[in-house]
Amino acid sequence: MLKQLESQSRKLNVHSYGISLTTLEEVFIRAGAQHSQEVGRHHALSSEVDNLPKPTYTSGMRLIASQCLAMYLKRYISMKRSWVLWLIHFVLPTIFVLLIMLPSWLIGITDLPPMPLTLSEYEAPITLIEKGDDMGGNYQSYKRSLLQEGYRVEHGSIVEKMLRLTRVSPNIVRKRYIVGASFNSSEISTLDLHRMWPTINVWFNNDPYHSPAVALGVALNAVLQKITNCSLCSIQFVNHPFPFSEDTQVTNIAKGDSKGEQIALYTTFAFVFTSCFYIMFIVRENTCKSKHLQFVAGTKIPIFWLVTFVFDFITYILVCLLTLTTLACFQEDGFKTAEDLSRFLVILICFGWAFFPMIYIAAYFFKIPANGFVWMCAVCFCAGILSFQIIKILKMEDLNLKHVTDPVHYVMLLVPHYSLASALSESYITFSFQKLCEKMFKICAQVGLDENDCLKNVSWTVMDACGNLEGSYYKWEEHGIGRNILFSCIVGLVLFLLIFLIEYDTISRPLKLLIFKCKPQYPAENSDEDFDVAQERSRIRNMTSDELTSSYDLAVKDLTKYYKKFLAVNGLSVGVKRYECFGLLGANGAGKTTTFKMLTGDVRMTYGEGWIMGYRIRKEMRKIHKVIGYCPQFDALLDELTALETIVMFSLIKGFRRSDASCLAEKLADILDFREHLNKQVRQMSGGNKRKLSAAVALIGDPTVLFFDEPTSGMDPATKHFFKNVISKIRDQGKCIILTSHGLEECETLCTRLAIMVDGNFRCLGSVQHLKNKFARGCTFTIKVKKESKAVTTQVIEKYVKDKLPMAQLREKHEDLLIYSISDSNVPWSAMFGILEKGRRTINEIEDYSLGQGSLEQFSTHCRYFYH
Ligand SMILES: Nc1ncnc2c1ncn2[C@@H]1O[C@H](COP(=O)(O)OP(=O)(O)OP(=O)(O)O)[C@@H](O)[C@H]1O
Repeated sequence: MLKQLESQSRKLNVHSYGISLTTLEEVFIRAGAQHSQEVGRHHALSSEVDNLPKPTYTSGMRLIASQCLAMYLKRYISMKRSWVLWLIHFVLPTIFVLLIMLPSWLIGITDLPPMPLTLSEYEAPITLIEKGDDMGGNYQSYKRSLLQEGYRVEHGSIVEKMLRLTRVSPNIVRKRYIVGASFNSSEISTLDLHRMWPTINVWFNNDPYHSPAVALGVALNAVLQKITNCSLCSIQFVNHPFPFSEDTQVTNIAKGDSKGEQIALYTTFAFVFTSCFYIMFIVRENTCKSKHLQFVAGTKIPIFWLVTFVFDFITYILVCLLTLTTLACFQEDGFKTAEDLSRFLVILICFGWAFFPMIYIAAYFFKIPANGFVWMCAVCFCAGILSFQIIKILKMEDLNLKHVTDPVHYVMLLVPHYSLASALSESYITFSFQKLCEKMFKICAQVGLDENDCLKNVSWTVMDACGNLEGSYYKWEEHGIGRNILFSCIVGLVLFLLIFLIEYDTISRPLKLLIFKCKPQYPAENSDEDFDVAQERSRIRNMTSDELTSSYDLAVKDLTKYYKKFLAVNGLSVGVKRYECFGLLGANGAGKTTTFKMLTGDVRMTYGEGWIMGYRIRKEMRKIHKVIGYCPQFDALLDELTALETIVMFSLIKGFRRSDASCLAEKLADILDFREHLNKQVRQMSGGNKRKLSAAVALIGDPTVLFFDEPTSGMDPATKHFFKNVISKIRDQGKCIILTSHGLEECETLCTRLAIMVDGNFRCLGSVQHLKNKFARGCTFTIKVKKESKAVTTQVIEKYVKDKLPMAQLREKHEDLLIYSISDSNVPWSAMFGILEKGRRTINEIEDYSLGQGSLEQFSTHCRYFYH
């Protein structure tokens, strides 16, 4: 057959032909009956590629509404699927409020309670008794009164015993020896009369409070019981604290010595966790590159951030309302009326406005969501609560540091958590002042004094607190929350502006330009550049930008990327047209993904220029996003969404109607063979199916230029085969495809041109056949030796090959396998087959043989171009 093909090649108009071996991949595809059915099915399905729909809206309000819906769905579904985490988030501040409120509410304490002055207030007290001459006979009564209450008594000389015990065990003395009494007599002189009177010396331990009064009370009751001869009679002594004077109350309130102050502090503490919780989703979306993919799909930056903020803010308001409702249930002063609670809500809303952009900016600095949460909690706790407490202590009048604390306080108001703690505290202080002053004015009114006269009769501190109550809550001065509200509003506004400056590259672009001007980084010279690469470069360099954009869908000129000093991509120049699939091959770390990142706007190029569909990469990335589809190397998907929801989300971003989006999802799932996984959450999908989903996302909206970064990694051979069919179909529709892959087989079948990258450089460039002719000429044949044959017999085979095909080189020799290569491409296939077939018939030891053209894979494996 081969002989005939060669002899009649002119007649058949065959220029050249090649032979390739059946690969294991093909064996795999044809192995199972099920798969063979799928082959047919997929051949039919791939025709659907032709009919992929285009978006309904490409601009205007409908597109904006569609993108808003996509952003909302993404957040809502993620929240629904991680409901346990969100439930904790919702109830956490409520739990904190319950923790502060419940104990005092259950006990019902309001003010300091009266305290009975008896020994029962102390733990296991021991009473010392020194009998002496006991002239009055009170000793027995004293002792009995103590014993009948169950207290322990000890006898002896009080002075000696106390001195000894204090030396031996001072702690026991301090805690348990509270009172004592010695019963003697002493001479008392009145006028000329000298008489001996019974005396009771009462002893007390001066460590515990109230011990003198208790000691006296015990002794007096002993005397009472003796005189009345009634062992059950007693006088009850009670310490009942005076209410605080207005002066003290004002000082205490200002010091923050109140329950309202505790509520303010605990609430701020709870809201540290609440606010930092929001960083987790943002970090995850950043790190898995889903955010980048959403932008590549065409999400407008303001819509992305607006919906993110509105969604977060609504959930935050729900948390606030739940907290306030709980607080309202306890009817605590300062937190019970509608006015109190709405003021609380205003403070929380201002806090939310300031902290959300702060959290969004912080998210840029973290790679792991949990790390972001923990770090931000620590930072907010220190910068908010701790600093508030420290400044409060430093503000105390005795320290005389007002000149330092006032400016520091102003600066710290820029920190949302500090501002929240301070606003809640100040608001409660103002409330307490109002309550106190109203009470005072009422008392004054009862004695006919108006407010001014009333204030004349109080101290400066009280006058200061009560004389300035007009518009008190929202005032700018001390104890008003005007400053806090204004500072929070400004901080929120500035931080949101900063987010937009970051997203639109407004800060980093001029900064990088300045750095480049000061320290320019150019592509490195490459002395041993391949002829084809050099030719393509000079062709691209000699074309103007207009020529480049009119000739190519994608063109790059000297595309270079430095990561600090490391040159990741070095001066790539190439142009790719419609109907072309350009392959980027290279070892790990060659710079393929970095090239993709530059082309899709994930990182900025250090040097060079590029155009996609006529738009400049450096300046018009937003426009470029409308015409490209991107399948990144690692699946940039949100784990909680199902495959269907993911496609619907990206379809809505592109401007499909919701009903069309579901149909499109099904169609793409059919084309890429993951229909049965369409309703699985991404986290439950296998690696290969995730790749298919990523590829499906890239195909949404029928983009003109498609980037596939290792799209088939993790796919099984059959799926790879179908995927290649789909890509070929897409390419033949007039799309421009850029593809990276480690599977050279794949590039051989898919790519119309390819380049092999080494250390950021193109090492060779051209069509597959061109590269094969250039680098992988000739053929390879493999001879399988029969198992029972000895080493000697391979020598017979080797001798036969040497005699008949002297140009063949033995590449590899295994126990039962000999691999030869022939670089001379002039030997006809028929001649080689003839020689090998004759050998198989004459030499008994040859079990089998195979013959095929050298593949790119063999070229790349063996030549130094690919592996350094
Ligand atoms: N953010 C970064 N900072 C510093 N160096 C980086 C960064 N990203 C990539 N690099 C380096 O740039 C080089 C090219 O990386 P790139 O990811 O483009 O390789 P690749 O060809 O895509 O590799 P692979 O086939 O493994 O995906 C590597 O040496 C890598 O370590």
